[in-house]
Amino acid sequence: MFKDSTLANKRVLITGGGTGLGKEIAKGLLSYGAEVYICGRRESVLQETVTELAKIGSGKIHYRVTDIRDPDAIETMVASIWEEGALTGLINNAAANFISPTKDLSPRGYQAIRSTVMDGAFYTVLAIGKRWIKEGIKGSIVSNLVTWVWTGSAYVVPSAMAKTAIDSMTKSLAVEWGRYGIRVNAVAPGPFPTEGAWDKLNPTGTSTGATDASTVPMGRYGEMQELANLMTFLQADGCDYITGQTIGIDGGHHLAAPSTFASLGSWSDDDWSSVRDSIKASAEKEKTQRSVG
Ligand SMILES: CCC/C=C/C(=O)SCCNC(=O)CCNC(=O)[C@H](O)C(C)(C)COP(=O)([O-])OP(=O)([O-])OC[C@H]1O[C@@H](n2cnc3c(N)ncnc32)[C@H](O)[C@@H]1OP(=O)([O-])[O-]
Ligand SMILES: NC(=O)C1=CN([C@@H]2O[C@H](COP(=O)(O)OP(=O)(O)OC[C@H]3O[C@@H](n4cnc5c(N)ncnc54)[C@H](OP(=O)(O)O)[C@@H]3O)[C@@H](O)[C@H]2O)C=CC1
Repeated sequence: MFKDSTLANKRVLITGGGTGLGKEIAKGLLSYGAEVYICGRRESVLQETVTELAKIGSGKIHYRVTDIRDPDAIETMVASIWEEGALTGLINNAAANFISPTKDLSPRGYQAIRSTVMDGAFYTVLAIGKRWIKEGIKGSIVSNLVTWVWTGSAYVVPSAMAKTAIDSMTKSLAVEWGRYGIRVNAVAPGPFPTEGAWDKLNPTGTSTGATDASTVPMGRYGEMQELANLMTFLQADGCDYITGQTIGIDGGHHLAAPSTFASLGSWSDDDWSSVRDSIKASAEKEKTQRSVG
């Protein structure tokens, strides 16, 4: 989709880049020439990913073991990256989530999710953004959100709340940091099956709700390359005037709500023919009862 050199000279940190979508995004950015940093809490996972991805594109991929719930750890990570050169981009991707009735959540359960999704993203943005402002770097921040920022979602309430907070940060900082040329955008993916997400959100093995491809208007899950391409576009130069936007990439899933007629997509032409006949018969009957017109 892009030239191999589209991201040459870009240096991007992907939080949670050792697994799942973060790893797939890392592959995409590397293949278009970027240098990539990934972070997470499990060193063995990060090491394995770096070894695997070093064969792709620029091959410049590094890791840092960091818990993004800890602002001091983030500061240490970002300072150590800067010693090797300034970043030009950040992808806030690390997250925590699980399905649960809200009434069964403990404060610690809520905090585990909020502190990763909301606090972790904010601390990372702050550590990097203040350096960009000081050094006059026109960086690109992209947060990996979810379509629940528009719809909310039952049974994942802390995640929906925390992602919505970062959606608000995206709009707010786009304005505050626009004067520095810093872009602040987000993407809202629909279902892209990963081990991490499916273990926590699809534990019965039977896809339902947010993990069910049959209710996506396009009738399928997202493909990793599609998300990687969108992230590449948002990290590349060329459309720098885009800021403050959250871009959905979900095959229309969140628009196909049960309160709409989305489910009528399963009707055949024959179904529609008999429905048309029924509606027309009703209209004809009403006409015969009219005394004017
Ligand atoms: C369409 C797809 C959209 C996808 C969106 C995504 O984000 S997918 C991204 C998917 N990827 C990920 O999520 C990756 C990262 N996820 C993780 O690291 C873990 O899943 C984590 C979120 C539990 C945090 O781990 P940790 O080591 O920081 O925490 P901890 O083990 O110490 O527990 C803290 C508290 O949580 C409680 N609690 C835990 N489970 C449940 C439950 N099922 N029920 C109720 N409560 C639960 C636990 O009991 C404890 O509270 P307590 O008892 O002390 O009051
Ligand atoms: N898969 C999907 O269908 C969708 C996913 N998303 C979003 O995409 C992103 C990636 O999800 P996905 O790849 O599916 O799931 P994963 O579980 O594979 O990814 C989560 C990553 O975050 C890291 N992480 C978690 N907590 C921390 C922490 N405290 N500090 C540093 N890193 C941490 C994990 O590594 P470690 O445990 O080693 O720390 C892991 O690499 C998330 O933001 C998710 O909300 C949004 C919509 C749909």
